[in-house]
Amino acid sequence: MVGCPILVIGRSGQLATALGRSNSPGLHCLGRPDLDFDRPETVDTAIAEAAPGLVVNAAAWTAVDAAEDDVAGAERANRDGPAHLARLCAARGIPLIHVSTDYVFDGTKGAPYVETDPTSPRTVYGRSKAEGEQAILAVHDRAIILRTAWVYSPYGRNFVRTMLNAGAKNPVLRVVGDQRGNPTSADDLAGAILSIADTIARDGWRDAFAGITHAAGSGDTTWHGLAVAALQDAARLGRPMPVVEAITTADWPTPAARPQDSRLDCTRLHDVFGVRLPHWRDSVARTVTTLLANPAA
Ligand SMILES: NC(=O)C1=CN([C@@H]2O[C@H](COP(=O)(O)OP(=O)(O)OC[C@H]3O[C@@H](n4cnc5c(N)ncnc54)[C@H](OP(=O)(O)O)[C@@H]3O)[C@@H](O)[C@H]2O)C=CC1
Ligand SMILES: Cc1cn([C@H]2C[C@H](O)[C@@H](COP(=O)(O)OP(=O)(O)O[C@H]3O[C@@H](C)C(=O)[C@@H](O)[C@H]3O)O2)c(=O)[nH]c1=O
Repeated sequence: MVGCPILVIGRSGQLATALGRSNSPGLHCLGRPDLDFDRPETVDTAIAEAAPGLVVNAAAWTAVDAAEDDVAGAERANRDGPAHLARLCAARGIPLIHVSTDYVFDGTKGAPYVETDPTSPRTVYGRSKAEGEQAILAVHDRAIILRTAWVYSPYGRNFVRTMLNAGAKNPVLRVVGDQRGNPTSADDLAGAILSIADTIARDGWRDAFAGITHAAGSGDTTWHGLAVAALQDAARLGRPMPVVEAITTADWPTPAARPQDSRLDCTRLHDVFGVRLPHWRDSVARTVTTLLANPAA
């Protein structure tokens, strides 16, 4: 496996972009149309041609509300495509790192979720991701599933960018303050994935790696807390600071019901892989600095 390329799937996305920008040697990033879970034959061709030593699947249907209206599309991207990929990887003995979400939980536990807690998704997106996890684990015994949460970055569409754009245009923003989770920098998650890849390349595969591991930013907050933090960082860099009103979930109706409290306990990530992600507050500051320096990234 040492010296073999790492195939990253989902090239245009936040996480794959972060991985690609790490300049790690041996990374090969593919996305649509070359590798499209809606066309399984493209997955066969990509695996055959890339001959990777490790695959990282960072592709997914991530439009949470839109998934409610296209169940089949979400299932293809989040369950059937990843399952097909896992079967191909299993047949060739290629370890697979797949990324999943805190939205597999309903958010009613009242404490951080551990990997063994039962899933109970409230949305089509969450259900398709939970079924994807199980479909992968059923066919591949060298699959690492990293459940992350609330991903933001200087690349692509995400909540932090949305808040900075909204704050530049509006004197008052309204943001839900009763949903809690772990904001996660795509750059930090990419670093964790590359560290895991290094461990596998250096020491070989260990059975303890397999299965689900939670991998989110340290610390937690609400969407309101995240918005205020990002906007305060922007204000320090010269942007106007809007008023950010904390509202309830009922005040911001959405087609898909988000979990109330989907905090993830990431102890296993440290115990098994020796990795801990930085605190969300520090990483938001870094991301806002990059975003304001290069708003089109
Ligand atoms: N964003 C978040 O807040 C969170 C994300 N996650 C998980 O982290 C992972 C990475 O997310 P993130 O980087 O934010 O995702 P993005 O939404 O930024 O990117 C998704 C990528 O998946 C690709 N894609 C979508 N559908 C298909 C398909 N049918 N076949 C092939 N590629 C497809 C997109 O391609 P195209 O550009 O062509 O549409 C895009 O490259 C995902 O597994 C996601 O579920 C987990 C928790 C939070
Ligand atoms: C834009 C906006 C959103 N909100 C609310 C709506 C929602 O409850 C919450 C988050 O909004 P978003 O729709 O941006 O985020 P959402 O799409 O729910 O984010 C999720 O994406 C998927 C892919 C995941 O896997 C999750 O971990 C999570 O990151 O904030 C406001 O209150 N005010 C606003 O101005």
